[in-house]
Amino acid sequence: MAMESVAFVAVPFPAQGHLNQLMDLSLLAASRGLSVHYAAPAAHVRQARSRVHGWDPKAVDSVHFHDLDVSSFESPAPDPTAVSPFPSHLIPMFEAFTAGARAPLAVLLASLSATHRRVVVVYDNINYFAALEAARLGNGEAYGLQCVAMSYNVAWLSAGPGHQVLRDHGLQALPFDAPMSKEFMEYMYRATVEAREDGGAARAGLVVNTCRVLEAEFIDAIPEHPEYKGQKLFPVGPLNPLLHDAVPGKTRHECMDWLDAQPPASVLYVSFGTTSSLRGEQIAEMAAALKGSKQRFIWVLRDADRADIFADSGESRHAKLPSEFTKETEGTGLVITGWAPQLEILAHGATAAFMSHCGWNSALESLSHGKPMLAWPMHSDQPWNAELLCKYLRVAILVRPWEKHSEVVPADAIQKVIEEAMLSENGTAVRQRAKVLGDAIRASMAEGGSSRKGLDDFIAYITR
Ligand SMILES: O=c1ccn([C@@H]2O[C@H](COP(=O)(O)OP(=O)(O)O[C@H]3O[C@H](CO)[C@@H](O)[C@H](O)[C@H]3O)[C@@H](O)[C@H]2O)c(=O)[nH]1
Repeated sequence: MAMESVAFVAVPFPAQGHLNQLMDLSLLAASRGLSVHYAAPAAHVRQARSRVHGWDPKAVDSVHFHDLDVSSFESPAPDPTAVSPFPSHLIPMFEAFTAGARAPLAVLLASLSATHRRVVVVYDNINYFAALEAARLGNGEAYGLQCVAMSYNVAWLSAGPGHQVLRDHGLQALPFDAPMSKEFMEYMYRATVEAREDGGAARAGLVVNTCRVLEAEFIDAIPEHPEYKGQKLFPVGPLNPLLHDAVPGKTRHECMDWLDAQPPASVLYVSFGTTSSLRGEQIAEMAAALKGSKQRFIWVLRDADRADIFADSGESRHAKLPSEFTKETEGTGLVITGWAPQLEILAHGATAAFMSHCGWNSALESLSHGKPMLAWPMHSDQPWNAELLCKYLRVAILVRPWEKHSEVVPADAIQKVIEEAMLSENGTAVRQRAKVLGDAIRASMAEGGSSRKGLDDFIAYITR
């Protein structure tokens, strides 16, 4: 058998906001001619494939998919009434994944190692076991993919007095564990024991889904930290595709026809990602705010994903609200209770702004299409992202600080922020800044731009 050059093996963390990033990076690597493999539990391979956005569906055929056989896991519905907004219902699946994925991954890597000159494992930073398995091969090397903002590391590595960059800009970081659940912190602690033990020695470098236009000062602050000394750093983001026109070969969601009929920059897009669920009272206040603001909107009203999204019957607890609310807001707005084509909505000229929980994907997708945000952080890195977006980049307006996560935000407070974003002078300035930033991000992805160079350097290095 002829020896192939380099095998690129993606090992994502099994949650949507992570699966998609390694999928996008895999598709980019495949488009550069690499032999690309994507390995995850069967349900998550299926999930990642079914939700690819912004790519020609045929591109997915260029990747080899591998099901990692992990033991079965519970897939409960999220609990919107839980005290902590963190998606704790996913933790049993995370545990099953970390415990079970390593052995089948080792088998896959051994077979690729025998047929390739080099095996490059690109693993989600949480999955350090993949770096250790790569290190066991004679011809393996591993790179972590950081799926969150680079500034997030700067913020919490230097918790306490705070890093100079934070002080220079008057930015505040919460303690790392505050917006997480205790169970998740314990899980993370266990999942990263080996990384702490070997000081990250099994990792050759870090690929980061960010861009110098957004975070240059923070990217430059990282190499000085002992945890990252001597590591190669490749800022390659945003990994999400940048849309100009309709994606070829893709059936359009009906909301896109509605958007086509709206005036330019007139629609507020509202969505809280795949790991948050609103309490019933909060949904009522949101509906009243949207109606009261008289602004056009698309509201994605769905609960957090289950551990296995295919275990969901598809029956939404929200089905009732839309029928009443839709009548009252007919012509002005749309409620989507299924999966929305977020990237296409954000790229559309009729979309003005994005009310979001500030997941890092949502932030990158919004900004790379020049759209400002209304920040409503729920958990994890989102409070930090809101700080970065509102105070550092000044392309977002805060709806409510994370500290008030246990309170229901009343309709009039939400409506005030919607009106500020859509109608006020400050809103116009924020929109203008987002547009300028969007242009700069897109330039960084084009020939001669910094993120394009980051990707070129990464591909050149792993295929050297
Ligand atoms: O109807 C929908 C809902 C979501 N999305 C997509 O799903 C992704 C959601 O990602 P993100 O905005 O980052 O939110 P989460 O799903 O909450 O992501 C998790 O992962 C991110 C990356 O680590 C973190 O920044 C978040 O805090 C964490 O909650 C994005 O690509 C969206 O475009 C859709 O396309 N349609």
